[in-house]
Formats: sequence, structure tokens, C-alpha cells
Amino acid sequence: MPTAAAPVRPLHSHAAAELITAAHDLLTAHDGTATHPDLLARVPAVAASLGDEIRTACRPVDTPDGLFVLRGLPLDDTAIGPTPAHWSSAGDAGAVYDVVLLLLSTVMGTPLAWEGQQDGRFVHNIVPSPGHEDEQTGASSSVLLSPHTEDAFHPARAHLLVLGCLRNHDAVATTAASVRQVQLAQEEVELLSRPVLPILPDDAYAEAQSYAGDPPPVPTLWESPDGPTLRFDPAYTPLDQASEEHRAAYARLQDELARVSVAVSLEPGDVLVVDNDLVVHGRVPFTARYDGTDRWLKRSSVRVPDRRTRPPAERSEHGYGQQAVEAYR
Ligand SMILES: O=C(O)CCC(=O)C(=O)O
Ligand SMILES: [Fe+2]
Repeated sequence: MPTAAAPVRPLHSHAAAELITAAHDLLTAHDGTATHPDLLARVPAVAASLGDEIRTACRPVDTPDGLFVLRGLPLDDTAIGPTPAHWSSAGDAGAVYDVVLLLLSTVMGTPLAWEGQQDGRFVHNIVPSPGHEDEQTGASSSVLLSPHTEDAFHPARAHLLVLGCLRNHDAVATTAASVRQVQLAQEEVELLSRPVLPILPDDAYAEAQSYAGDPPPVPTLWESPDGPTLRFDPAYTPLDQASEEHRAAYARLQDELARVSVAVSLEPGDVLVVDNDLVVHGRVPFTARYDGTDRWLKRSSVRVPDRRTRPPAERSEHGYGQQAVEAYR
């Protein structure tokens, strides 16, 4: 896989300090608790006060890569403490970066949470966890986390996925492949633009997996007014329900995504922003350490108001009974 450099948007030290200070002040005003019930309501005003350099760095993706890396935030490996062993024991570990992600997400749109995931938190902890090594979720390690659209099963899924790196001693790569870089025949595009197969809820949503309603078939590709977009999660797509011709086109898309895939090895302090309508992401396999020095990411999801990147038919999907919660409603 090419390790082609992802587009980096450097944050100079004054802008990085401005962001960290704003996050730190918000946090200390709320008992050091990133999930404090009053903190979220204060985020928009603080985000609106951030300077031009930060706002410019948070502009929409503007290359066919469909992603960018904000680089330059300071990160003290000792001060953040050990990597939690599981998201449920993370508590306020690394909480200042939770607030950094909330601020950046609010500059870019509206943060999004799920009642059924990580206790409804707006910022998730992505850490390898014992017993989950070979799952297709962020808690895995020993398997390839295969390329996917985040929360592909749901019509209210994020427009942007934000991954902030706190620790990554083994330079474990996130993978990313953009639909704007694949080359398919027109017949393949047409086949994959038909709503033929559903995308079922992934293993992070146990409750949704037992939802009684019929899974709606959805298109894999869509030609939006802003260019091609995709909705893709092969691990949760019942391909055996499709025709041979359809499966062949799907396999071609999968091969093309593998061909254009890049490995992005995040450094501590990096914030990767992935356009979830353009790019499928994953992660290479690694060996977890389970000694407090494991790879540790913070993750937030963002809705961007008035985007035109989704087929209108999505609005009538049931979403398997899962509710997305927008931060400022
Ligand atoms: O661990 C990673 O780099 C990506 C994990 C992932 O798929 C996610 O956080 O949504
Ligand atoms: Fe993911």
C-alpha cells in the first residue's frame, strides 16, 4: 500500500496554543470532566471565538484524497497517562483532547453521538482491548480493520470522521481510500448505483443488530451534485443476496479502493479528518501491548449542515432503531 503523504495542514504554535488553552479553560471550568452536562453547551461560543488560522485549517476537504491531517498540537506523552485498557474505563483520561475534538468538530459542523455507542459520548476512545482482538471494531488489533464507511448502516451517519492521535508508538497506520480516485467502467458504476443490498449494523451496535424491521437496500455509489460519493461496508453487506454481475462490480470497486488506498500513520498530536462520504477508512493489523503504552485515538463524528452528498431516499430509512444525537439541538 502506498504511504503517499496525506495532505497536511500545519497549525503553527500560536494557533495550536490557542486551541489547547481554549480546551483547557473549558475543561477546568467544568471540574475537568469532558462529559460534564454543561460543557457541551459552552463549546459553540468558544469555537466561534477561535482565530482565522484554526478556521482556515478546518475548511472542507479540498483535494480528491478526501481527507487532511491537522498537525502541530502539542502532546506530552507522560502527562496524558497510560492508555486505558477499554473505552469504558477511559473516564477523563486525555480529556483536554476530548474538548479539542469538540471545538474542531464544532468549527466544521455539529458533533454527533449515538445513544448505543460508548455510553453516548461525543468523543470516543479508540484503544485495543483484550478479548476484542479480531473484531471489526476500533477495539480490535490483530486483524485488518477492513475499509468501511463509518456507521454505514445509518442514514444519519457522520459526514466527517475526526481521529485525534494521543499515542502511536508502533506507527500503526490508518488506511484511507477515496472514491474520487477509483476508475470503474460506466456499467459498474450503474450497477453499484442501484439500491440492491442493505448494510447491516456493525458489531459496535449490539441492540441495532436485533432490530425487527426489514433492512433497506441502499446504493453503494451515488453521483451527488457535488461529485461521486460512496456508502460501503463489505463486512456487513450480505453480498450473497446479489446477482453474480452485481457481486463482480462490487469486487471491482473493492479492488480499486485497495489500489488507491493510502496508509496514514498518525503521530501524537495529529488530527485526521476524513470525509465519510468520499473515503473509506480502516486500520492495519498490529500486536497490542496491553501495558498502558498502546495506540490511543480520540474520535468524534460531525454532521455538516446542508450537505448534498446523500441520496434523498435515505431520509425514509429506519436506521435499525438507532438514534443519532446532535450536540446542539
Ligand atoms: O484505528 C483506526 O485508525 C481507525 C479505527 C476506525 O475505524 C474508527 O475509529 O472508526
Ligand atoms: Fe471506523
